Amino acid sequence: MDLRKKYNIPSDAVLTIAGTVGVGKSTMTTALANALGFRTSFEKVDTNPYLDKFYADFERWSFHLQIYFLAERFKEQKKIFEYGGGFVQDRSIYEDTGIFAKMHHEKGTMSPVDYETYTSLFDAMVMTPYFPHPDLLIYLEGSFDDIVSRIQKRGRPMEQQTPIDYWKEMHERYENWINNFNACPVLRLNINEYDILNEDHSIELIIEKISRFLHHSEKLKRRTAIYTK
Ligand SMILES: Nc1ncnc2c1ncn2[C@@H]1O[C@H](COP(=O)(O)OP(=O)(O)O)[C@@H](O)[C@H]1O
Ligand SMILES: Nc1ncnc2c1ncn2[C@H]1C[C@H](O)[C@@H](COP(=O)(O)O)O1
Repeated sequence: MDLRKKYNIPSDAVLTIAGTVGVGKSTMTTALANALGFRTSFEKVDTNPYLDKFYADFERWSFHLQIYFLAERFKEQKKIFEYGGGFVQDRSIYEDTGIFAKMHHEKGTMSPVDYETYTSLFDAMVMTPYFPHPDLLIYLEGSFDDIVSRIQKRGRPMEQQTPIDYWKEMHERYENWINNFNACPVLRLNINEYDILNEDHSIELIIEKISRFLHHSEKLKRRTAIYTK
């Protein structure tokens, strides 16, 4: 069954999946893209030349890693644009600056000069009218304990060796960040409300929600356009 057509999801839509490390973004990206017949855009983890070094020494490598992620995400953005949409993206570019760079700067593991250089590059590249924002950001949220047990279960050594306080701080920062995020429409999904790994019907329920949400935001946009004419 073509769920994209059934729920009237535009074939050029761009959906981005956001949420803290281990919450289930990659799993959701794959499941949604399969169900909708969309392409995927994943972040590079296994082939990332800085990630292990970064976890071993935040101070030394945080700037390098941010620049690497920014370049990779920008290339992915270009690819999405060239295909004309129809993508599910694993993690939004907004989290790089709003969560990671900010957190390392505020913890003192990214120097003020590096942070300034990074944010000015980010703003010049991303926060411009020329950068297409996603149609929808799907924010995955869950309890800290559930998320930490997913990080442990997945078993990336550098994440397992990272002190639990790091994940705790990130979890808290994500809550504040999403409550103030307004670059594009947001659909929040609690990880206890679905189980895409074990229940076949789960993904259709999520697509139904996405459809209602997209069409509702379309209506709001049209109404705002009429009022501002
Ligand atoms: N719905 C789910 N139920 C149970 N476990 C899940 C679910 N989604 C993801 N996981 C597991 O949680 C871990 C982290 O998921 P992943 O998709 O890699 O997270 P992220 O991309 O957000 O870091 C993986 O071991 C994955 O199999
Ligand atoms: N911008 C980033 N800065 C630091 N670390 C980052 C950034 N983006 C992703 N990461 C890390 C976090 C995880 O260890 C891996 C992959 O993230 P995941 O949420 O599991 O997809 O990269």
